[in-house]
Amino acid sequence: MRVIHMNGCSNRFAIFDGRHANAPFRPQAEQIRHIARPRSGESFDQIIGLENSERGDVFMRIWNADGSEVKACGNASRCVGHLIGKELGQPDIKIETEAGLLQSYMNDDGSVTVDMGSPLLSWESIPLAEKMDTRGVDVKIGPIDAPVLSRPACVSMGNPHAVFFVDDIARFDIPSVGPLVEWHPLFPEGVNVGFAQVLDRETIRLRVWERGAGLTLACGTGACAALVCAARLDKTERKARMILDGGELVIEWRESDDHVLMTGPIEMEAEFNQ
Ligand SMILES: N[C@@H](CCC[C@H](N)C(=O)O)C(=O)O
Repeated sequence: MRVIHMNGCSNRFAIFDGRHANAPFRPQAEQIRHIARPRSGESFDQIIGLENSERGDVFMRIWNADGSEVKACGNASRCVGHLIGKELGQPDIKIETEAGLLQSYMNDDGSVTVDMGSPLLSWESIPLAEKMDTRGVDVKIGPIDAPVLSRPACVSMGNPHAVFFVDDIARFDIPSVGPLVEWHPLFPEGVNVGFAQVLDRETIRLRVWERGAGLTLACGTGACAALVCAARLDKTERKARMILDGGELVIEWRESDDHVLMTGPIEMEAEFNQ
């Protein structure tokens, strides 16, 4: 099987192209953990399996480094958009995922844009364990009378996100705080946890503790989630530059059709047969 190592904004993926294999690529959770976080050597944030698709140009299956299968991964969608676009010799392709059909475009400057569709804003669709206003939910971290973090905004981009808006992102030890929110009882399916500092109405500094993968250098759906939450709370415009540890993404929540567009760099690292 062809295996491709790629990154989107330094979010790292091992992509297993199972489209021509005799049997589909359906590894056990244990195998995924072994590939993603080997005892020695390079590690990956997600493992991606490519399959043939009836509805799109390719079907993309996604596993987190901990072995859990999930429905959406923004940066991997941009990597797959580049890979299949190059293969088919056309800039725009359709990628089928468990969360729906995504359109991707290769831009002239080498960046890739993916249309992530409409964000889901209701408490049931995230999902939350109980009815709540998703612009600020009842989660507090720290001493009960003086929480250090509270009231994250929530959205689903095909996967669940909670975003804390903070004044100074450098103050937070994300590997200590992230896991407390990731499996908070309010999130029955767990949650990706964003820490966003609004620098101005068109720029956000963002770090994301990813469900099932931990602190990554960039999270594409996390960037979409932070922009949607910021715009909903009127902290930013509907288009902003997101500064992540691994690079920058531009996110636009288009007014005309409610779709969220994500644009940023991708990189081919290695390719081999296994
Ligand atoms: N790296 C991703 C998100 C991957 C899935 C996420 N950890 C989840 O569990 O939902 C991205 O670029 O969006």
